[in-house]
Amino acid sequence: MWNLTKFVASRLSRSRRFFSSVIPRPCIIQKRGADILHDPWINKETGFPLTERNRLGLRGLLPPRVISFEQQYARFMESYRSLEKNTVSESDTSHVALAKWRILNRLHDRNETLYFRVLIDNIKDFAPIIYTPTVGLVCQNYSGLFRRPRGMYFSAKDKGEMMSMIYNWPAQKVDMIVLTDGSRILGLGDLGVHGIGIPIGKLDMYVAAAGLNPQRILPVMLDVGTNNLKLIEDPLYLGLRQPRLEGEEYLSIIDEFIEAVLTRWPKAIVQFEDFQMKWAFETLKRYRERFCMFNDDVQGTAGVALAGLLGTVRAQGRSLDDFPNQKIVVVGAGSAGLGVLSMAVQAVVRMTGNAETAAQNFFLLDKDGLLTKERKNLDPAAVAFAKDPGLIAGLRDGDSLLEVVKKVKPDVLLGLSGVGGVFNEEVLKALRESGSNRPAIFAMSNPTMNAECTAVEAFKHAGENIVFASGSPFENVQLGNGKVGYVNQANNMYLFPGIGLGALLSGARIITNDMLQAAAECLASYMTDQDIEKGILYPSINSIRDITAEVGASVVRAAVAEEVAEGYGKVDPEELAYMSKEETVEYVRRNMWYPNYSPLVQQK
Ligand SMILES: NC(=O)c1ccc[n+]([C@@H]2O[C@H](COP(=O)([O-])OP(=O)(O)OC[C@H]3O[C@@H](n4cnc5c(N)ncnc54)[C@H](O)[C@@H]3O)[C@@H](O)[C@H]2O)c1
Ligand SMILES: O=C(O)C[C@H](O)C(=O)O
Ligand SMILES: [Mg+2]
Repeated sequence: MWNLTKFVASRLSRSRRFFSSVIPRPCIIQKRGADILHDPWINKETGFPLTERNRLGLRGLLPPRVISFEQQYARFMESYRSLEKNTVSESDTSHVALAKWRILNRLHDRNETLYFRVLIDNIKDFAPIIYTPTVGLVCQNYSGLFRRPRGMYFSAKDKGEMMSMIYNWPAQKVDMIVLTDGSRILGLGDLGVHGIGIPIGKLDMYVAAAGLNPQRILPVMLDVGTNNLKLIEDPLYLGLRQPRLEGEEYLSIIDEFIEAVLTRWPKAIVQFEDFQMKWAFETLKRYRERFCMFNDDVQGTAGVALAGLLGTVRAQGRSLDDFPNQKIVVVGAGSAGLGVLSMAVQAVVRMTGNAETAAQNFFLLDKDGLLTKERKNLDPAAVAFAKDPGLIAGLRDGDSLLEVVKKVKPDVLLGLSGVGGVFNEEVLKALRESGSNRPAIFAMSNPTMNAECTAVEAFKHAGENIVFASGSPFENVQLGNGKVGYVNQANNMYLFPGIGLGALLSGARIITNDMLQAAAECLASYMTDQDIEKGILYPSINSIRDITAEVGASVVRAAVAEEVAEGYGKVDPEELAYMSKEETVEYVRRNMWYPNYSPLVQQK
C-alpha cells in the first residue's frame, strides 16, 4: 500500500540531497568579481578553478582556460629570463636592473602568492633586485617608478589624525612593521618619502626568509619633510616639500604613530630602518624598554658583523678565545659602525670578564680620521671607542685611514662609512703588510657604488689570502689557476628576519641584548670548519629560510630564558619553555607561511 509518510520522507531526503548539492557553501572571502582580481593577496589570475569562478562572480572576467600554478610560474620565469637575455648586452646596468625590478614589481602588485613563490625559489637572483642594491636605485628614481601605493604614509600634516588613520589599513592583524623616515637610505643620504622602497624590500625579505604572512606585514613611511633640496625642488617629488622636523616636533610625530600602532595591534613588532644616526639612537633609547622594537642598522648589522668577525678568527686558524686580541679598524662612526663596536665589546667582556680593556684593540675613524679622546665635540656614543693618543707609537687624533693601518697593523678593516672607494689601493696594500696571517676586509656600505672597495680590488691589492665580505653582492673573484676568491655578503638580511620572527613567535614583550646575542651566535655557528677555511663566513642566501628558522628559534629560546616571552597564539610561555632546541626549531618552521593558492570557497 502506498505510504504517504514514506513518500514524503523519501521526497524530503531527495530534495535535501539535491539542495545540498546546489546550495552554495559559504565563501571564505567577502569580495566578489573584479575586486578579487584587483586584490593581490587573493588574486590567482588565470589560476582560478571553475568552482571559484562560478561562486565568486568571476565567470566571464577571465579567459576560459584554467592555467595551473606551475604553468603560471613557468610563464613568469620565461618572460623574466627572456628580459635578461635581451638586455645582457646593454652597457647601462642600472637600466637593466630597473627593468627587472619593474617586472617583479608588477607581479607583486597583481598576485602575491606567485610573486613570493618565485622570490623564495630564486632568492639568489631576485634578492639583489627587490632588495639591496637595486632597491637603492628604485628609491632614487621613485617619482618616475611609482604606480601603486604599498604600505602606509604618515606625514607631519597628519598630526592628531594618526589614531583614526591606522584603521584605514585593510588587514585585521599586523605582525611586523618596518618603519623609516627616509633620512639615511643606504649610503644614499636623505631620500625623503621615496625611501619607502626600503621598508617594502625589507618586508619582502621577511616573507621570503622568515615566512611572515604577507597579509600581516606593513611597510610605513613617516614623512617629516626632507633636507634634500633637489627633492624639494623636484615637481614630481611625492612627499612634503618642507625641511625635516627637528627636536620635540619630530619626536611627537613618532610618538603619535607608535601610540596608534600599539592601540590597534598591541603585539606588532616595529623594525626601525634607515634613520639618521641621531634619531636611530634616540628612538632606540626611547622605545626599547617599552615595546617590541629594534633598530636593524644598529642591532641587526652588529650581529651579522660579529658573526663574520668570529668567523674571521676561525679562518685565521685561531681559537675563538683569541677574538679579544684581533685588531679591528672600523671606518665609519655612525649608527652601524657604533652598533658593531658595541656588540663586539659585549662579546669581549663575556669572554674575558673585563670591561675596562674590552675595547683596547678596536679603532674607530669617522670622516675626520681617527677618533681619540682629544676630539672636540666627540659624540657621547663614540666616547667608549675613542683612543688615548700615543697608545700606539705616533697615533694621533684625525690620523688618516692609511696612517692608522700602517701604525696599528690591523687584522680586520671594517667599513661602514657609506663612502665608495675609501679602502683604496694604498690602504689595501698597507693592510697586506699588516703581518696578519689572513687579513679580513668587510666593505659593508651599500649600495654597490658605496662599498669601501670592490671584491676585485681587495683580492688584487690586499692579497689572495684575504677574507672578503661586502654589504652588497659581488661575484666571486677568479684568481687564476682555478683558485677562487670567495665573496661573502655581510648584510643584516642574515639576521633581521630571524630576530623579528623569533620575537613574534615568542610573543616577546621587548627585544633584549641576549636575544640579539643569541641570533648572532647562531649565525656564527652555522658554518662548518671546511667552509670557514675557504674564507666562507656566511651561508649561501639560497638557504636563508633555513638559517632564519634556526636564528628565529635561538631568539625564541633567549626570550624564554630572559622571561620576556608572553607566548604566541595558543602557545603559552610555559609550553615554549618545555620545548627542546629541536622542538623550538620545528615550532618556528611550522609557523612559517609558504605561498600556495588556498581555496577561496568551502570545499565539499
Ligand atoms: N651591510 C649591512 O648590513 C649594513 C647595515 C647598516 C648600514 N650599512 C651601510 O653602512 C653605511 C653607513 O651607515 P650608518 O647608518 O652608520 O650611516 P651614518 O651616516 O650614521 O654614519 C656614517 C659614518 O661614516 C663616517 N664617514 C663619512 N665619510 C667618511 C670617510 N671618508 N672616512 C671615514 N669615515 C667616514 C661619518 O663621519 C659617519 O661617522 C651605509 O652605506 C649603509 O648602507 C650596511
Ligand atoms: O639595506 C641593506 O641592505 C642593509 C642595511 O640595512 C643598510 O642600511 O645598508
Ligand atoms: Mg638599513
